[in-house]
Amino acid sequence: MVINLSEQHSLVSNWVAELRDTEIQTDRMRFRRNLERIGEIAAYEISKLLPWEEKEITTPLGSAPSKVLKEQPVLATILRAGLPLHQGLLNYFDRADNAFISAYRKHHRDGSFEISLDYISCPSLENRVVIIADPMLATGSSLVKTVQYLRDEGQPAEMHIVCAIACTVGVEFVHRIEPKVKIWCGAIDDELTAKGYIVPGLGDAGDLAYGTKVQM
Ligand SMILES: O=P(O)(O)OC[C@H]1O[C@H](OP(=O)(O)OP(=O)(O)O)[C@H](O)[C@@H]1O
Ligand SMILES: O=c1cc[nH]c(=O)[nH]1
Ligand SMILES: [Mg+2]
Repeated sequence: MVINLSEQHSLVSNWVAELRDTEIQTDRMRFRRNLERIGEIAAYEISKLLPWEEKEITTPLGSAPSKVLKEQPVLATILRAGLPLHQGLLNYFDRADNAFISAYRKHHRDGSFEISLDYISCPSLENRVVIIADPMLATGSSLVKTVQYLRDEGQPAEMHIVCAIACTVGVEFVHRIEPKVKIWCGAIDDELTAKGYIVPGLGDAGDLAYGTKVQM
């Protein structure tokens, strides 16, 4: 299942437009903050589907029957571009447990790349709701590898992926391997370049948020 958060016009489509805009991209702080805001809206939308319970809350004047989240999710992020989206999710799921995964595209001289995964910090995921943040779902290789890696930490009750821009081929690849995962995105684009960049996309999310890096 894919949920496109800008299918209807809302502030999310404005923020996605700003993320894509080469002029606005020169403002790195705005780029990160727009990703964070999309993370906040995704958290709010996902929260509507999460298990909740009735609780009597004592107010200064009485008792209020309330609906509260049964358990906070585990927020997992793929370094480094996932960090601003992760922060947005954490702003709303403010007592969440957190997982960090280092996955990056290791480029070869011929233009091909493989996903290098070399660090994970993670609580037990057994029976937990897990929300993975990564702004770009391009070929889907990073996410598939991450999900498979996370499964070694226990069988989650459900898994969600939050991204700013998803590419149709990547979505199909993730769903072929992980059919039950729900993907929440700010936009869906149809094209991928030979080097695996989304078109029109927005460019390299990690570089735009944090600066260019030396290729390893
Ligand atoms: O769907 P895929 O084809 O796997 O590509 C998407 C991945 O590429 C980007 O990370 P990148 O490797 O550029 O690392 P970075 O966050 O350090 O920039 C992005 O943040 C995803 O993790
Ligand atoms: O378009 C893309 C694809 C992968 N990673 C990015 O940052 N952008
Ligand atoms: Mg990058």
